[in-house]
Amino acid sequence: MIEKIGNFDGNNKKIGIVVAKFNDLVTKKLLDGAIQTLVQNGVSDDNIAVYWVPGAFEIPRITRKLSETGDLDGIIALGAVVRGETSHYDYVCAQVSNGIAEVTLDGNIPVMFGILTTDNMDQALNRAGGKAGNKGSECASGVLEMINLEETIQNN
Ligand SMILES: Nc1c(NC[C@H](O)[C@H](O)[C@H](O)CO)[nH]c(=O)[nH]c1=O
Ligand SMILES: CC(=O)[C@@H](O)COP(=O)(O)O
Repeated sequence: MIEKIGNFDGNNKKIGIVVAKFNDLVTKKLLDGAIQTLVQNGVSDDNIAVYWVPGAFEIPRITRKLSETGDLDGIIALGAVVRGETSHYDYVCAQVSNGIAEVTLDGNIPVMFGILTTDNMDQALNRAGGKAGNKGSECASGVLEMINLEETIQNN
């Protein structure tokens, strides 16, 4: 049996981060967590490109454009969608999840889903460096693991 254990080597990897400005009290913390983890795993600061979009709904469009450039090894999508009074939350969440899923499946590079979808701001903050961890950091580890796994598959 051949088992490939997770490889988080970030050397010479180019990572794009698409992050929503909406709820930036949360998304800035997600971004900080992602960048810190990427750098801790060997990604050069010069190889991290950050793209801010108005809200989570706009993330898939920019993510697809970045994926198509061929300049990146992976993308991290970061956002915080917090339920309000209306059904708008449901439409934003659906667009973002479906859109990112399309890009990561149809494109040539992995895209990590770092979108918090919460009922309130406390839940979001808890997942952006609070007691429930940092989704941005998780996605940073994940994108490096996916890049290296795909390289291994490609080379075997
Ligand atoms: N309510 C939240 C939004 N709403 C804005 C949309 O994402 C979008 O920018 C707007 O509908 C214009 O197309 N965005 C979030 O990221 N988080 C929210 O909680
Ligand atoms: C996720 C949203 O779009 C939501 O925060 C908007 O709030 P509301 O439904 O009260 O307009």
